[in-house]
Amino acid sequence: MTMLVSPRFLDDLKHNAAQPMQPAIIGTIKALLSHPQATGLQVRRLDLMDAWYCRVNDNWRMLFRWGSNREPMLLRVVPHSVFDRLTARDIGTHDLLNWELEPQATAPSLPVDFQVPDAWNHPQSGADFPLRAFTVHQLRLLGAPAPLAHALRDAPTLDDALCLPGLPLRTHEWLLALATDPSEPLTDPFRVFKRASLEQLDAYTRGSIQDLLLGLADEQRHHVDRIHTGATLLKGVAGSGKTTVGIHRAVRLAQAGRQVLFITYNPVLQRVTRSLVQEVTGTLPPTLRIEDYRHWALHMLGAAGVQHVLVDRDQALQFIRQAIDEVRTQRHSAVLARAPEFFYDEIQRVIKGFGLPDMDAYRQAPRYGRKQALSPLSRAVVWEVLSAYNAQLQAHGLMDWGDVVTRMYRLLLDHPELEVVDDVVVDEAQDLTPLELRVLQRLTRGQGTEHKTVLVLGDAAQSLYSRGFSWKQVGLDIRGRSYALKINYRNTREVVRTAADLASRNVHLKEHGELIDMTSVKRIGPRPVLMRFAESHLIKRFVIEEITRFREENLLRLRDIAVIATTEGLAQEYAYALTKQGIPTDHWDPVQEDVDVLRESVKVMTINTAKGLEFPVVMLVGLDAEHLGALGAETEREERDILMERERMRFYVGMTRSGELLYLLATEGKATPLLRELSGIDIREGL
Ligand SMILES: Nc1ncnc2c1ncn2[C@@H]1O[C@H](COP(=O)(O)OP(=O)(O)OP(=O)(O)O)[C@@H](O)[C@H]1O
Repeated sequence: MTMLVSPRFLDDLKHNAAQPMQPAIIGTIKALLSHPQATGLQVRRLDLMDAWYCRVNDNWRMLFRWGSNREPMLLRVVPHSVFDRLTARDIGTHDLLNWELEPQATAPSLPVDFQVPDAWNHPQSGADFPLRAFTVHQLRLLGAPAPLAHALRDAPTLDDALCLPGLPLRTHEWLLALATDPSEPLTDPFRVFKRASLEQLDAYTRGSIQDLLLGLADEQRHHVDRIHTGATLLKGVAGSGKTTVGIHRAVRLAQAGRQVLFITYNPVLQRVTRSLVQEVTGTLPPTLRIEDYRHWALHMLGAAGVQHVLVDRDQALQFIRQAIDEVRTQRHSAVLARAPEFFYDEIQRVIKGFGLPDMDAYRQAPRYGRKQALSPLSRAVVWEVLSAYNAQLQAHGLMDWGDVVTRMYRLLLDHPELEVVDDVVVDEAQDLTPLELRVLQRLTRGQGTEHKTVLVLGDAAQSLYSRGFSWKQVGLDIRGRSYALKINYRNTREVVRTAADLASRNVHLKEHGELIDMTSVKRIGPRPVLMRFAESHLIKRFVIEEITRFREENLLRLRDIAVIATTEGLAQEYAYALTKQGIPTDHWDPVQEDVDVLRESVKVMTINTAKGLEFPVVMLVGLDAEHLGALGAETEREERDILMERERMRFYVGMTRSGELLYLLATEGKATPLLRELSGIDIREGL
């Protein structure tokens, strides 16, 4: 890898740095490149010289400036005594040179058998054996290769430990951070131990906690352990641990022998939830079922002998077009000029979604927004379109999803024995319709249902499918059992700030009392990076090059990286392009059955599919107005605002999937207007 360095830096390396210093210097440079916020580096600004410096080891410091791509341009590397006397003249920045980081330093070979140097057997004064308190197991958890774990414990000083050949960069950073600031929780992009404190890590290695996921906060644990009857709503900002709470609760109840049903929104989430449960328990408890809603519902209908052939979305839209034309021959109404997608949403999410039996109920149905978005007259026209559409379905012997759920609800009223469960946990509930939720609530109603529970998990700020969503409208019977989790554990402080600012622009969400203030756990990371490129194919090139860089430099595993696109077509294009470059890639579509989170591959999917998931590195692509923030021909101000709010939520969901690094990649001149609403981002030049 090529770095920009001053001639004085090379002199320092050649003349001053004794040979054993080289690995420490190289290690520090690599840490600056990959993780400049690492506590152990102690990066500080030197205002007088408009430069920065960091710790190399107990005796040496390195002086540098940040380049335009946040890469360090190296100026000097010197002992403290020299550093303290440096003046601007000693920097020598005039002509920076290209310097090749030694290949052998980039990929150090692992020592097969490390021989303890003689000097270690006769340590000088000042030896404090800083890592002796660690067990070999802990050091292995921190990534120390097996041949080095014992040597690390025996190292008389921190510098001796950090100079060991073959110590992975990440381990180097962690040891440095632990030695210089033991109170700082470690951040693990590989998710080996999440964000564990040293005590948790210690307890884990002693086997006194089963899994580090069990480091739940008190308020989360409360919802895992609570015994109650009926439904509880647990709202929470993105990354606040809703799914985590749901999983722990489900496992706990199932292990106590109760019949538990965990409902996810789609098959991808079903698969991921299943592997998270396995992470927690080893094997799935026999009384715990994890199902995606659609699969579960259709299976139940089938088991009850109800014949059904489902209409697909395209065909439903075609029927709606015909229905609109039909109504147009008898009526003039502005509402008929609206897109078929509007009627589709209105029928699926409002009329059938709420289970409204007749036009009167539809007329009185509360609407999202500030005022009556649809006049009673317009609603009468929508109802006529609905009737014509239903007639089409019937003529073709088809049902739509709303009909399926209505049938299920009625079926359960008459035959509660069809599905016997003690506890239901439903995740991402903001995207279910009120009737879908009522079906689940039904499972814990009726005779003999004391002590049956439903835990509803969701976040109105992440509702991707309805034209606005509020819990009040859903009409869940929760009798005051509604709680909110406000702390985001997933994202860095920087991503939380940008995302929270964006969400706060959703005025309707605020007015419905659904905007929960998001706080971060103050985990520091780089600011989200926004890059604009002249052409969209250059974004693809950048994504490929960046992933290749991560791979070559062994900075991340491939499975830590997700490319998240605004459309399914784009996701397919990216999956194809990455695969063509020989990068192992998995394309997940929303109904994907073959989902292996642990497979060593880059994951490519749309924002909608990524809902509920997380990856250390997220590259958001397709941030063009055409794909995000495009509203079609909607003219009514309020309708436009509500639709824009939905687009903003989609963007918010995409951003909050990233654990460490977030790239926002757009094309110059075509970018979505939502980019202008972002704060706290780094803007970099694309290619
Ligand atoms: N108390 C905690 N301490 C540390 N990490 C936590 C804690 N609770 C949850 N996490 C971690 O935070 C991340 C987000 O958790 P989870 O996916 O359960 O959140 P969520 O609220 O369901 O998110 P979203 O709504 O965005 O899908 C996960 O990596 C989880 O392991």
